[in-house]
Amino acid sequence: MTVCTLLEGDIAASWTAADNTNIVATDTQKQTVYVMAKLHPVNPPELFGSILADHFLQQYPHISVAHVSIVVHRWARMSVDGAPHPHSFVRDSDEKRVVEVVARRGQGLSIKSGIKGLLVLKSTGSQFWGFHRDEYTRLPETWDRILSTEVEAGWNWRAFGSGLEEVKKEVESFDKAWEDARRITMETFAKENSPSVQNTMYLMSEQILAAAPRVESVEYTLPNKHYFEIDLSWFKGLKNTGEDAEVYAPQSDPNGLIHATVTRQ
Ligand SMILES: O=c1[nH]c(=O)c2nn[nH]c2[nH]1
Repeated sequence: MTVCTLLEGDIAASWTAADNTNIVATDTQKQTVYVMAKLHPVNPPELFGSILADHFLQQYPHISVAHVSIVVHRWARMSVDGAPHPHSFVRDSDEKRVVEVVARRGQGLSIKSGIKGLLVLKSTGSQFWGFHRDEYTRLPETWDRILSTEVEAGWNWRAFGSGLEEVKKEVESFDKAWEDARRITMETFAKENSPSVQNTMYLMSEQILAAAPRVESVEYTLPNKHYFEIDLSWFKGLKNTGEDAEVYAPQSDPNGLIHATVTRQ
């Protein structure tokens, strides 16, 4: 896990008057994370983030807001000789599980969960036609294209106004929501003959809201990672465009970027 803690409170004088009296040193915050990781569960990350954020308000009366963000890195258990290895793991993807917790004194906790870096691609089952055309439009319509994106998804939980105890009561929901969101994202991406990135991300969001009653809104940010066919007709008339296209060039940039926030009615 990569943990980031940021504190707000009666500490402006350290900036404006070089008075360090109220600074909770970054090293103190770092040591706190180590101690709390030893004393408390670190999973689900929503719980660990809430324990940390709540601690900073309990420990320091002059701190009014604590921000804790957590990135969980993947370690998949290795399979060796056809069996799960007891103590060996592999980083099988750059995909991350992410959590942002904010504790505000007297207002409880807010939690946002999410996924980042889930890189997916489909070789067909994606279309884009019927969009607005004018003198600036060059993009041809397509009924069959490669679709690839690096998924950034987030879901916002209804506020935990009573604080840490309320989070603890909901603890079973966090892993389930992450598993559901990840499954829904990949299944919808794969199964839908997508008419657009926009519609596909909306269908994903609707299903996540249905699967997690305490989630109030879902956000997706999806870059359209383009793969362009390569005209090879210069080489002895070799056909590699349209329905003959097989060799494609991935485009680093620029790429389309599409964002949506879907909120429960
Ligand atoms: O799915 C898509 N949505 C868009 O808005 C877009 N713009 N260019 N290609 C696109 N594909």
